[in-house]
Amino acid sequence: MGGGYTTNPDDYSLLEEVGYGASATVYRAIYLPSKDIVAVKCLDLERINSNLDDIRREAQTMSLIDHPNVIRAFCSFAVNQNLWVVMPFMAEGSCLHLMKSAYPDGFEEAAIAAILKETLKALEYLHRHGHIHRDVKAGNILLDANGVIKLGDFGVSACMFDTGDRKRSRNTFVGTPCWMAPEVLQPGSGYDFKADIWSFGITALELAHGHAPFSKYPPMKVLLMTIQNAPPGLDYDRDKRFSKSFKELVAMCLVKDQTKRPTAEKLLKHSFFKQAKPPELSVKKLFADLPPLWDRVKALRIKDDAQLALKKMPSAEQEAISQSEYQRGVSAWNFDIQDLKFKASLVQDDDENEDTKEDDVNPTSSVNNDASDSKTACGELNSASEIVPSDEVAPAESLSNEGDAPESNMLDKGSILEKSITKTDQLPCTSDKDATQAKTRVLTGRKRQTQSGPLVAGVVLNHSKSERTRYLERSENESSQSIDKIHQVRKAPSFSGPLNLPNRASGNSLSAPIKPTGGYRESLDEKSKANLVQIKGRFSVTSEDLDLVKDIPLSTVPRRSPQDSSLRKSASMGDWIYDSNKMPIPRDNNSSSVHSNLPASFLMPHLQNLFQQTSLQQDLILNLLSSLQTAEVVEASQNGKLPPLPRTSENNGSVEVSDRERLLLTKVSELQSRLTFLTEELTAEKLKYLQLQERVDAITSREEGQKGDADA
Ligand SMILES: Nc1ncnc2c1ncn2[C@@H]1O[C@H](COP(=O)(O)OP(=O)(O)OP(=O)(O)O)[C@@H](O)[C@H]1O
Repeated sequence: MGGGYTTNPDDYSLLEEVGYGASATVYRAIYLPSKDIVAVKCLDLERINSNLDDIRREAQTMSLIDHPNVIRAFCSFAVNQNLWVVMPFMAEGSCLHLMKSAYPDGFEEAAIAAILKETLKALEYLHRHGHIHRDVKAGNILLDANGVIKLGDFGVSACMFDTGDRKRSRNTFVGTPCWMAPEVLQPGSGYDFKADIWSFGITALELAHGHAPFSKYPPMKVLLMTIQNAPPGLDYDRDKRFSKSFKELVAMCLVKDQTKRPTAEKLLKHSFFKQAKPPELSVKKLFADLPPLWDRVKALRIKDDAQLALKKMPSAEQEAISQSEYQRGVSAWNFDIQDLKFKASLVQDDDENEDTKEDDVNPTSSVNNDASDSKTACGELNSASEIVPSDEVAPAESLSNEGDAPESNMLDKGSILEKSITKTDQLPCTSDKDATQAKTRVLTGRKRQTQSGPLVAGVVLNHSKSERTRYLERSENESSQSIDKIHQVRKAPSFSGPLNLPNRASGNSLSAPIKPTGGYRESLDEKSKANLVQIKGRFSVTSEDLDLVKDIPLSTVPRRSPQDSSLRKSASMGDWIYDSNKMPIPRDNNSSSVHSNLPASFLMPHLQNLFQQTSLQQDLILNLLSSLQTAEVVEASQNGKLPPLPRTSENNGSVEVSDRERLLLTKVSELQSRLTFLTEELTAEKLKYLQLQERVDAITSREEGQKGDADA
């Protein structure tokens, strides 16, 4: 396809490596027939949680794109286990690499304004054409030698108007956690192009500081912080250098309620961009005195690798991998759950406290964000809990002074405060990222063993009032103290822990609640709104969802093992991906008619039964989740429910502690497997329920039609 470039790999001579990410290495290359310099992005298909068709489609989309601020693919083709995407060479690489090489504390405001404005133009174009980029970040903002700015990397973009499987997969977890909007991180809540606006806001902070907020934390922790903490902003002393309009722009983008975020079109009219100079003036000088891109990238690679080489201890090595990946800002769209848990354990408390002051909490968030923001799509997060820095105690009383929130709301707030990640179990890191320096032209696949599993950590679950009250009483500080205690006992940093779960829930799903009148519904584009069938609790059932369910004849929804499930977990983060290959498809559209002749009265008891089962299973899952919380394990231990930690005078208890930890870890692993299994079952039940409901609706409307005909 396109652009006068052939799809014959022999026509390309790959030169230096000019970039690398989670799934790809990018080379400067010569297109031999014309001697054009191009960039060839070699995507390692084995590392991509997506099938070849999806990626091809993505590349095709890229090739259709025609905007000066969006990178266009000239062509793409498969080479062994790789997909090569040929695109214009952007001689100065990404903003991320530029910052890493020369501006570790970020750019000056004039350059930021130019970069953001061009990026926004790209987003406005993409959104207008129905695309969600889904991976807006400095690493994907590319610069050429003239200061021209283009948004690249459609690795994870989705088409909003697409009606096929890709649209369904919008409920999956792809992207890079630091930049991801809260609604994207909460399975099931649904998101749209406004997710890009959030990422755009995070990118603005990244350009201002040299790194994204929370970037030093492992993905799982970032995920929790994004969901639970106040949106980050430009509110610290170090941000005094920035103008009011820049701060305001960032605050407008980083509103948790997606419906309250402005569109790209609107943002372009913001006063911040009025005085933005053309990028040739403000951006070009950023790289005037720097060595060529490939030398910079090489230096960065060497730095990364040196970091790894320095640390020979297994745990330290893991830490280095974790840190370097995050510092490089790679995408984490192929998460390995075990790996995440492990990495979540690697951040030292000291770091945490320090970073908490800087990144985690936005002291003026309650000002920056619309008050109603706190009660919408993001798990009813609230300003009261959000504005309390996690390193300052937030006593229950102070919450109740926060204003006029009703009591129930306050209880939710309290429960949300229970938010630390514990770091107490030891799970093997299954990732084999080795940061190899091999500059192979054809990338060899580095298999990541990904484990399916629900994103239980990000789940916001329902608790009884007493439980919630208990959580309210247990301040965030207390919980972090208990974690500190664990750490005092446990010295080995390689021991990671079950992720502590936010303790709030609603009755019927593992995802955050969506207000029936707000959140997702309001943010749906017109087309999606038209498709909206109903909102049940937090479930927004669209006709597309029903399409999905339609494909599954009731009798063929088996109780299945996780392995052969046609609904597989996204390797990323616990959302369900529909695997059309495994899902039985009815031969004809009339296959449901057998069932649809059943009277509603016959179906109702079944529906009720299913509903009951679902609730029971949810309770069970809830219990399992609770038992996964290390804080509670510790508490129990202190209450004497678990055998006390043995100590000897010689080893001060360290050997026994390890044994005990292993024991607990085994238990945690078991529970997690059970949880995964139960979650699958639950989803199967939900699908059945939806299918039945659809049929009831069909019967009802047919009956009504018949009645109408009879009346007529
Ligand atoms: N056309 C290009 N010209 C020059 N450099 C490029 C080009 N495209 C990408 N790069 C460089 O390569 C890096 C990695 O590319 P890209 O982001 O597409 O890969 P990825 O594996 O999808 O990365 P990520 O993990 O960030 O999503 C970019 O950050 C950028 O520095």
